[in-house]
Amino acid sequence: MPYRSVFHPDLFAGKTVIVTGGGSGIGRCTAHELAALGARVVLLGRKQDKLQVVAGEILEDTGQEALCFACDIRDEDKVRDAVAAIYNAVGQVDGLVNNAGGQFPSPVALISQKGWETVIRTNLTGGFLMAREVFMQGMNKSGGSIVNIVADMWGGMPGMGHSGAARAGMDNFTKTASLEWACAGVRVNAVAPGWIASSGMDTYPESMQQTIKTLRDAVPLKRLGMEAEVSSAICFLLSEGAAFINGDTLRIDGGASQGNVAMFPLPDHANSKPYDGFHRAVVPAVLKDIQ
Ligand SMILES: CCCCCCC/C=C/C(=O)SCCNC(=O)CCNC(=O)[C@H](O)C(C)(C)COP(=O)(O)OP(=O)(O)OC[C@H]1O[C@@H](n2cnc3c(N)ncnc32)[C@H](O)[C@@H]1OP(=O)(O)O
Ligand SMILES: NC(=O)C1=CN([C@@H]2O[C@H](COP(=O)(O)OP(=O)(O)OC[C@H]3O[C@@H](n4cnc5c(N)ncnc54)[C@H](OP(=O)(O)O)[C@@H]3O)[C@@H](O)[C@H]2O)C=CC1
Repeated sequence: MPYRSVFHPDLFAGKTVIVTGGGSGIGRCTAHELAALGARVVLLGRKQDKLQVVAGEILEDTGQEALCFACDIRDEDKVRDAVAAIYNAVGQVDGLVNNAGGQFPSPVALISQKGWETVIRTNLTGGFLMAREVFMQGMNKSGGSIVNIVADMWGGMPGMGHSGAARAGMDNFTKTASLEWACAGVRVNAVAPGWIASSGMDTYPESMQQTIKTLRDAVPLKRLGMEAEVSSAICFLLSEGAAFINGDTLRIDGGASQGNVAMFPLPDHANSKPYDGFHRAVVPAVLKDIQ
């Protein structure tokens, strides 16, 4: 299905953007939107066949030829070689979407060292390696924009100890890189998705799917996010429209991280006056508890 975008169709004309994890989910959606906006897209992931399928869809939908590079972002040598091959093929890289990642939900007490390191290397080290190589092999001279995908779990999240630690690290890396690379004309920002109904989420076990349904009800907008709602934010941050945004992290979570929705139930506007009952009942009770 062709991807509709809120942006002007020439937004990325003449630009080349690498999307890691471009073979599925949010990465695939972002690659489609970038191509629809005129970008030459480079898809990177571990499985060439998955990437080729997405490249075929992009060609059909937009007429743009996407390039595919198989690479495990946890392997320093492979990342260096893949980025060199990309620069060889395209000459200049204007954007990097550091999207590849994932985890297996597990209580921290049950995570093996190998499992911990797998998730840290996937979600932190891999993003660092990609950003460093793209910067050092050319973006340091041409300028550009990098968007890292982190995750909206700043208050901690049971089952996500390894991944949350990696994303917090990537968030801080975003800020340091934005400071160090600004003088080279490279902006570095991040997006922090909340719960997004992506194809990647479908891989989680049934027990986790039940948890996700419960979490969905705690989102102020009362739904999961959509892949396209993340890709549009990524496109904005990559674009000249965000030319003065650097080192920031944009939350895309339907408001889930604003305040403590578990402690402060949301007012029911349909059935009562705004905040009726909330200020009178909930706030005094909480204040009494903390006095
Ligand atoms: C308010 C909103 C909050 C927002 C919260 C954010 C929620 C985030 C959601 C998402 O990210 S959604 C979708 C992302 N996609 C995935 O997570 C894909 C599924 N996951 C994976 O494919 C893997 O977990 C991986 C880490 C991304 C890649 O693993 P890889 O294929 O390289 O690992 P393996 O070789 O299979 O395993 C290596 C090592 O890791 C441990 N391990 C892996 N899987 C499990 C598991 N299911 N249970 C326990 N341990 C696991 C294990 O030590 C493996 O070693 P061996 O056992 O093979 O020796
Ligand atoms: N969906 C959600 O609710 C949220 C997702 N996120 C994050 O957003 C990103 C996209 O997630 P989503 O689209 O949902 O999930 P997907 O699982 O569909 O996408 C993850 C992609 O990363 C690639 N990948 C994983 N490990 C590596 C590796 N070592 N080297 C190269 N590529 C790799 C995978 O491809 P392959 O296996 O072929 O290599 C896959 O295409 C991930 O980082 C995810 O953790 C963050 C917050 C919430």
